[in-house]
Amino acid sequence: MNLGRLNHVGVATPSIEKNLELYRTLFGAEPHGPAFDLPAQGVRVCFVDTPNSQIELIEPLGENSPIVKFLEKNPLGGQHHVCFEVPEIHAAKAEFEEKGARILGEPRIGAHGTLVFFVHPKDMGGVLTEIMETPKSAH
Ligand SMILES: CC[C@@H](C(=O)O)C(=O)SCCNC(=O)CCNC(=O)[C@H](O)C(C)(C)COP(=O)(O)OP(=O)(O)OC[C@H]1O[C@@H](n2cnc3c(N)ncnc32)[C@H](O)[C@@H]1OP(=O)(O)O
Ligand SMILES: [Co+2]
Repeated sequence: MNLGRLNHVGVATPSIEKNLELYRTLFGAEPHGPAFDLPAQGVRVCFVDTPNSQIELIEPLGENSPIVKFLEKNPLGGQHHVCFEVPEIHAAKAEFEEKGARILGEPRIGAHGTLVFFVHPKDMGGVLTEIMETPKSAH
């Protein structure tokens, strides 16, 4: 499997609104669209476009959110994960597993409407890595 396009860098934050204010003030950047809830992933999400990728701002949604512990350790927020695209999610998952990388849960629908899964940071040099099926409209 080839390393696909960097789809986004995930940034955890206690407040999407406050983080957007930084992008506005320092870069003159506006969000791609309004923030929205993804209950299945336990996060509220908002994207900021860059010329070649996106910043994904994620705020906890509920006390069982997967980013609660991260924010306890990093109260200001911080870089949380990177996300690479693959053409076929189930083939990618099988290949990662065959190579011994731990996959966190089953593929789920992510913020772009396609299936995603996460590779444990301890099996990826300390970087939590999201693998995402390329949206069909991008072909
Ligand atoms: C918006 C939807 C979707 C999209 O479509 O883009 C998303 O991006 S959702 C993003 C949020 N979802 C997830 O992160 C799901 C996967 N994450 C998990 O399963 C867990 O968060 C985790 C990575 C297994 C961490 O478990 P947790 O219980 O939260 O914390 P621990 O303290 O037990 O962590 C264990 C170990 O891992 C280190 N760690 C935790 N998070 C990160 C991180 N983001 N980057 C690097 N390392 C991380 C943590 O420090 C612990 O290490 P040790 O202290 O050395 O044991
Ligand atoms: Co993500």
